[in-house]
Amino acid sequence: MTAAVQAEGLTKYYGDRRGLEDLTLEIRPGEIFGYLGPNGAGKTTTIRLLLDVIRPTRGSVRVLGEDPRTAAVRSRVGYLPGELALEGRDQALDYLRFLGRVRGGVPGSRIEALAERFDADLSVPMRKLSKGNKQKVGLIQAFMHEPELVILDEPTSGLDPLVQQEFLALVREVRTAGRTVLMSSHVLAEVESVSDRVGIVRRGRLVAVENVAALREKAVRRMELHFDAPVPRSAFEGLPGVRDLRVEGASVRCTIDGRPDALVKAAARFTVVHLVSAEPDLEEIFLTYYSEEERHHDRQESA
Ligand SMILES: Nc1ncnc2c1ncn2[C@@H]1O[C@H](COP(=O)(O)OP(=O)(O)OP(=O)(O)O)[C@@H](O)[C@H]1O
Repeated sequence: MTAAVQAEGLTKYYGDRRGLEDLTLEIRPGEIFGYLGPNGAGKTTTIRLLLDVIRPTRGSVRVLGEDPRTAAVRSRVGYLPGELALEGRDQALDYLRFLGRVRGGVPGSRIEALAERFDADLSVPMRKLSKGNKQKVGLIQAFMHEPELVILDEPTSGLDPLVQQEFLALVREVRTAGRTVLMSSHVLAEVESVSDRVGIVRRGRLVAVENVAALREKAVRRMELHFDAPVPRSAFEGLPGVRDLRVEGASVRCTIDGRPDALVKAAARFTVVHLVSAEPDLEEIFLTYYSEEERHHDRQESA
């Protein structure tokens, strides 16, 4: 199957300023790919290269199997830029209808249905739209022609939590329909719940690509078990994946690396009256990529 995005050694320098360096990445059709990195990491540069807004210094990229310069590929892609310029006196609805016609005809009912989902007010002249409503108009135009690939640069910025949930639901529907989504963010929590994989970018370089399910399995979680009577420490010592074990009377507290299976089986020999499992802290893992890369970078600098 043709990759939704295929980048090989993709590099962009702005003069001698590094925007993106040597990005090799494949985004599979039908997946939701989260593109994560702090400010200035190179996310927007990558996205602009995919859309032929800017051209690479080196390397190549294919979008839906085509060179991004090919005009025909544009109508197959939906794009929400990070900074959306919506100006003028036209009502947002007229603007969206116009874009719909340009893109080969988008039914008005689809625009209205999206506006209703996002609770967007489209009767307002564009220049008077609030930041949140602007973002909603941006999202509607990115999704409304049902593109095969939706590229979203920081899509949730300015959206209130309810609209964010609606947006995430829409992203999942796009995946169910077999279409692909690439969304950038500087916060893991924003993309973690929907993404199949995340790419972590820092200082213009892709540091890691991780399967979110695997990341979750690797993640550290804290567990607390309470029994109906005191339990012996020996029953829980040395279990695979169990760390920081504390046994106090009828309570066991520990940290689990990966699967909690061994702990659960050991606990099953006693009567469990209460069990608390804190959500795995992916942020902790996420941050280790930054610090590892930081160390690597520092070693290179001092070499
Ligand atoms: N037009 C430009 N001219 C010069 N340097 C640029 C330009 N655009 C981006 N850069 C630089 O390229 C690097 C990557 O920027 P980019 O905007 O791609 O990062 P980002 O991850 O999208 O961050 P943000 O979330 O802040 O937009 C930064 O160091 C930035 O200063």
